[in-house]
Amino acid sequence: MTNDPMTPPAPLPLTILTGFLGSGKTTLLNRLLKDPALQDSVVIINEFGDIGLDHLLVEKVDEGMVLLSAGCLCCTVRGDLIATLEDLLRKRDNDRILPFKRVIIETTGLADPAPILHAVLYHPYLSMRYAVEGVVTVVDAVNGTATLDSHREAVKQAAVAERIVLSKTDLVTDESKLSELRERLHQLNPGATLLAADAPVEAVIAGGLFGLDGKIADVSDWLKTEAVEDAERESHAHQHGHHHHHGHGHGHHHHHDVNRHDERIRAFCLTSAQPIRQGTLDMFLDLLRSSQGSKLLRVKGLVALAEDPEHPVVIHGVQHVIHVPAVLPRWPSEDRRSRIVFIVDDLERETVEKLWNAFLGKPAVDQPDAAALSDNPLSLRR
Ligand SMILES: Nc1nc2c(ncn2[C@@H]2O[C@H](COP(=O)(O)OP(=O)(O)OP(=O)(O)O)[C@@H](O)[C@H]2O)c(=O)[nH]1
Repeated sequence: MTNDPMTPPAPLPLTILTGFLGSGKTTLLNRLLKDPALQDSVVIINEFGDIGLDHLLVEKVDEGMVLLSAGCLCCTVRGDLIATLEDLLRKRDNDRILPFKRVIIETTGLADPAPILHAVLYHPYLSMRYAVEGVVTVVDAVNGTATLDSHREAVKQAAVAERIVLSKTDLVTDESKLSELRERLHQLNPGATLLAADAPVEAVIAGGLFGLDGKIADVSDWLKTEAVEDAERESHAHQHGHHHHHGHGHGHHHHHDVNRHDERIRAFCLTSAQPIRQGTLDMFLDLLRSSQGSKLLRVKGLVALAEDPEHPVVIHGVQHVIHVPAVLPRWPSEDRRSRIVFIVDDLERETVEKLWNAFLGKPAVDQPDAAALSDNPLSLRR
């Protein structure tokens, strides 16, 4: 018998690409996907928040991409991830899709990698069909230290990695800060290979399977904890006969996932149908950054500029850094509204929205308009 059902085919390599919000995962992924070696890859992207933009910003948008949105892989969407991975195998086995050679999962920046790893490594079927060819974690050289100080997810992401890609070193002028960060990453994960943002594709992708060797003891503890939580979740699901689907920031009271993410972290999206003047956008972002920087975990948007509405501008903010915007050659979809997604820590939507409306000149009671903000002779911003 040639097709012995007892002998499963060789496992397919699966890469988990993680890294805190705005660290540079999508940038790295776009570069990786241009390489011929990764032509036959399926990419699973997960977005935090109801209105995602990532799928519009990843350059390879075709049937080789699956989007899991409106939740975070590590908790609410974990079942969807398992179902997606199973579905991909089924389609591949039945020749309903091209025989992809690799799966790359890009997690949200807030993802705890332990439950994702656990889901794939210990699933009775998936573990036979996929080989986790490592966790690749992107660490932002500018915000890395502050992020490790305040976000446990970021620590876990760095500690479980086979390869750590240090991004944005070009923006760091203080060499000693960089060596401190490198040393800290080494303490957190002595066995990981530290790579530069422009490292060759093979070094990033094909650097060996996931394993516990060279990792701090916490890593195996985290995975064990997941095994316990998994068992609990199973019995909970049985009792209730259904799965819970809570979005983050929407009263996340599922008792198993409490503390998975901080309740203060929320995502929201502001839109505008009317194009925005470049100067207005710059002022809005600058004022927001200078007043709320550390609370702005991520700002990501597609904006129609009044000066050139045919070419949307992609804006990226990460904590105190507003990156140089990119201009797209065309709108990625029919929707031409400006959309800015905010992921904030302990910041009210209202605060940001008021400022946005003021800059856009949207009238509201008890709120200064854009002219008042920029023309006020007493304003520092003149
Ligand atoms: N200067 C510089 N900018 C970078 C580098 N890597 C990423 N960026 C910029 O950082 C911003 C965020 O990058 P993304 O690739 O979108 O980050 P991400 O991790 O996918 O973001 P989320 O999915 O929102 O968590 C963008 O403006 C990138 O151009 C780098 O090595 N150097």
